[in-house]
Amino acid sequence: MQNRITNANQNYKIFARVRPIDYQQKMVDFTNESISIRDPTNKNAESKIVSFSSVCTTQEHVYKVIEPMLQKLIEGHNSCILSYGQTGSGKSYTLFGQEGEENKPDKRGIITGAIDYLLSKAQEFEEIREFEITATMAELFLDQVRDLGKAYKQRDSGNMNQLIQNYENENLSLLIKDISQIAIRSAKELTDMIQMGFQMREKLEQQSKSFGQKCHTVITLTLVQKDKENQNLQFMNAFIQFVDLAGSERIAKSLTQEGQFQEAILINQSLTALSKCLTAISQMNSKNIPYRDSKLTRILQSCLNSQSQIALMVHINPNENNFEECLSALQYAERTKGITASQPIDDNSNQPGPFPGQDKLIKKLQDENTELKAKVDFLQKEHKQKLSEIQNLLGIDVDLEKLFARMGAQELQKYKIQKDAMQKVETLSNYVKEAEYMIEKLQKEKELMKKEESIKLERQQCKNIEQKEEIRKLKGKQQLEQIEQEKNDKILDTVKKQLKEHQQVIEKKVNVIINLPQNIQTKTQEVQKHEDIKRQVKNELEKEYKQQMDNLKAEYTKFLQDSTNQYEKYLEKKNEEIDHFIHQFKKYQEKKKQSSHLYCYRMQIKDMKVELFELYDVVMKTFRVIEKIENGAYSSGIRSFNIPAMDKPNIPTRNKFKNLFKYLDQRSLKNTKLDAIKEKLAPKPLQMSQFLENNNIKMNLTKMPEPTVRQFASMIRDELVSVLAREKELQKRVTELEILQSSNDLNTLIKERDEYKQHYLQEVKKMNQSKRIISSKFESQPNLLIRPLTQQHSRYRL
Ligand SMILES: Nc1ncnc2c1ncn2[C@@H]1O[C@H](COP(=O)(O)OP(=O)(O)OP(=O)(O)O)[C@@H](O)[C@H]1O
Repeated sequence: MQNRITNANQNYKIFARVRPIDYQQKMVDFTNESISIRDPTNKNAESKIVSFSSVCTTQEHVYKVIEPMLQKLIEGHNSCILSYGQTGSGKSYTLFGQEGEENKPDKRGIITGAIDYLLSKAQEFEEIREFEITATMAELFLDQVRDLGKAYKQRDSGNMNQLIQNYENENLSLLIKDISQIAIRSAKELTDMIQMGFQMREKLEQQSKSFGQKCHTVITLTLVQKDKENQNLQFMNAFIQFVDLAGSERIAKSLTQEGQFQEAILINQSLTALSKCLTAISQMNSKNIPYRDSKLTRILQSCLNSQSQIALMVHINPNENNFEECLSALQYAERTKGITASQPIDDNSNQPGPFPGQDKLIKKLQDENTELKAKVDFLQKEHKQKLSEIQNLLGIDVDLEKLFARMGAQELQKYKIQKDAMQKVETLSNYVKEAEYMIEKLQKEKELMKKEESIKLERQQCKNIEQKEEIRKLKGKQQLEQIEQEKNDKILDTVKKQLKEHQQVIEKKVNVIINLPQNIQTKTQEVQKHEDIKRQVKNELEKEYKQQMDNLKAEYTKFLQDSTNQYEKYLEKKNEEIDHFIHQFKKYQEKKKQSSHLYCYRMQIKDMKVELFELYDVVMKTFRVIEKIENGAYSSGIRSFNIPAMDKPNIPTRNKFKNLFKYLDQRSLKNTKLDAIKEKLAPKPLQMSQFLENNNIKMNLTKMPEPTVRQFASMIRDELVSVLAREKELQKRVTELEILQSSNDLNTLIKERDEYKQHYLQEVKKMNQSKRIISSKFESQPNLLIRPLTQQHSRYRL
């Protein structure tokens, strides 16, 4: 069976691409212009063949088929290349090629091919035209439009994290007027922009759990041309859009992954809306292109029209597990074109024949269908009514979406309330769409169940026939009919039971949809509860923290107080010590002062003594002068003066000046006796020869050998040194004696001298002994004769 694709619009072309896989598969077969597919699980299944403008096998091939679109672009026609297929079928590979292999024609993507083409044309027409190429990169995820070109534009700002944060919450307006426009002068600039955009997206995917992987990516190249020869000619402005559509797999597959249900619904909705637009375009039905059905079609609106060059690239991954996806992709391609097939794709010639009760069942199912349709109509009507109510409320009869896109800052304020109302409408319409989708889904499930039932019934019928034959052989006709009737009843019961169960499942699901707002409310209440608990815990924690802070403060204050007390006590102790020291020091100073006073007094007394002696001398001299004058000693013996006794000074007497005379006696004693003693004790220098003679030492030095003389000389010197030392000591004793004499009376002094004399004699004795020893040592020297010292020979004669 083959469906031939016919297309009224020659600007819209459908191409196919079968991804190579590394093993033999029997599911898909293709030629240059068609693909045939067969259910791998059913040996008897017929192949389905779908024709295309071309079935591309290599990257170069793909580029070749889109090159005419690039030529048209230079002529000023907008173009759009839509890369469609399930996840992993090679959509991105076709557009972007193998990463890092952009220079190889068999590996590069068609975007790189397109920019190379445009840049080469810019060079070719350099002299007559000026080419200006700019690029943008956007993505559509869960109906949110985001600018991916920002990453390249702000590549030097170094604040990727901030960029990602802003990016997550970004939602550009549908006109995308604020999107980053990147000037492209080389293919590298474009590939860099694309790579950076994907890198940013990848980072966001890693950071944000709420960020899904399935999105539509749109890369737009805008070409502005100016005629160099004729400056008055207007700019020629055209653009080409490359759309990497999100994976087209069935929603049932996405249901297995948590959180991706909503994502899958929106993607399928947008793909369905796109197919509707393409169908209208292919039928040249420009007036009824339903752009407003999804954000994707609204974004692509500028090139989704009959005049633009449009290419739909349908990708197939011929893995045998993907039969349904491949089939669905081919059906999608067919839907976007006029289908002139003689039979529908799902034509099933093996439909089972009627069975008893089948009519009833069909009637029931038809009733259910009518009921569901009525529900859908009711919801649609309600939605339309609400929309018109809102428009009535706003009092404006305009396209609300367009109005929001155009309005300025002041108008924004004015229409703020209207906008909120519009948002509510959109939310409601989303609910309605979801409900529609659920109804559609339920209907499909019902269809499926119907099919399953009919297959079961068919099998059962076959069995019945077989059994019938056997029974007919074994039993009579009546018996057989009875059994048949019973069996049929049983089957009908089973079918009824199953239908009831399915009905319950459907009701349950409908209930889930109906209870959706209530569930949301319950969830909101739970969230509110959590918030309250959080607030409570926060307050408790704050209290505890405050308490801890107060405790710490109190502890610190106590510690401070203790430290202050300790320090003050320590200071007090130190002050006491200082006071004590000052007191001691003062005492010491006092003592010192006193002792110095005593010394001063002594010195004063001594000085006064001297002055007293001098005064006494003056008085005595004066007295003698007066005597001499009276006796005429100065007037040649003539006594001419007679001084009255009362005018004459009295000579100081011993009785009257006892102390004075005591001191005078001491002084005179000192002057007379001590001089004599000193003279006697004073050592007299002795010549060596005289010494030898005195000591009767006879020796002939000239005859003595030199070493002996030296030895002798050194002995004598030693002896002399010791004698002189003793002499010094004696001298010291004499001085002491003198001092004693000045204070003691003469007898004591003499007594002491006798003692000292004895002491001296002992010393002399010792010296003579030592001399004897010396002489005995020199016995061998015939010329050296030493006579022992006698008392007469002593140096000192007392
Ligand atoms: N024609 C091809 N030749 C060689 N390798 C291919 C081809 N098509 C796809 N591939 C490889 O298959 C893998 C999946 O391809 P790709 O990423 O293009 O799929 P996709 O449809 O864009 O998937 P998704 O929807 O996840 O982006 C990639 O590793 C790619 O290199």
